[in-house]
Amino acid sequence: MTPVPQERTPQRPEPRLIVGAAIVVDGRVLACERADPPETAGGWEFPGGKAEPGESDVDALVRECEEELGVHIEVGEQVGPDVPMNGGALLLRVYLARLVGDSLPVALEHSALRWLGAGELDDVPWLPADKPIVTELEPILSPSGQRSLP
Ligand SMILES: Nc1nc2c([nH]c(=O)n2[C@H]2C[C@H](O)[C@@H](COP(=O)(O)OP(=O)(O)OP(=O)(O)O)O2)c(=O)[nH]1
Repeated sequence: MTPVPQERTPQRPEPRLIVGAAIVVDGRVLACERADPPETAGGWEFPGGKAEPGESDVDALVRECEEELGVHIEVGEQVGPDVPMNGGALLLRVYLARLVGDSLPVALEHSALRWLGAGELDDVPWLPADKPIVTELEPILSPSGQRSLP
C-alpha cells in the first residue's frame, strides 16, 4: 500500500523568554529607563532580560538584577499576562519581587530609576509590552491590594 503523505504543519520556534522583576518596596515599584538601543531608549521597563537556555526564570531574574542594579532579589508570583513581542519571537513575563539585604538599586545599565506608587504608574512612558502588566500591578500596589506581595 502506498503511504499517505502526512500533512506538514510548519513548526514555529519557541519564543525567547524575557523575564522582568516588579521589585516592590513599601507599595512602590521600581521602574527603569532604558539607555539603549535607540529604538527603546527612553522607554521604561522592569529590570531583567533574556533567560539563557536552561536557566530558570528565577535564576535569570536574580542574575539580571545583580548585573543591572547591584541588588539581590527574592522572586514571588507572576504578575500580569505573558506578553508576546516582535511578532511572537519574544515573550515578556514579569514576576513580583522584593529586595533582600541592605543594598539599594543603582542604575548600572539604565539611564534612570524611579519608585512609583499606585497613582504614579502613568508618570513614565512604559514600553508597549509592559502596559498590560502595569495595569494588573496597579491594584496590587494600592494599600488595600498588597495581598500578592512576596
Ligand atoms: N528587561 C526588560 N525588557 C523588556 C521589557 N519590556 C520590553 O519590551 N522589553 C524588551 C526590551 C528588549 O528588546 C528586550 C530585552 O532585552 P535586553 O537587551 O534587556 O536583554 P538582555 O539584558 O538579556 O541583554 P542582551 O543579552 O540582549 O545584551 O525586551 C521589560 O519590562 N524588561
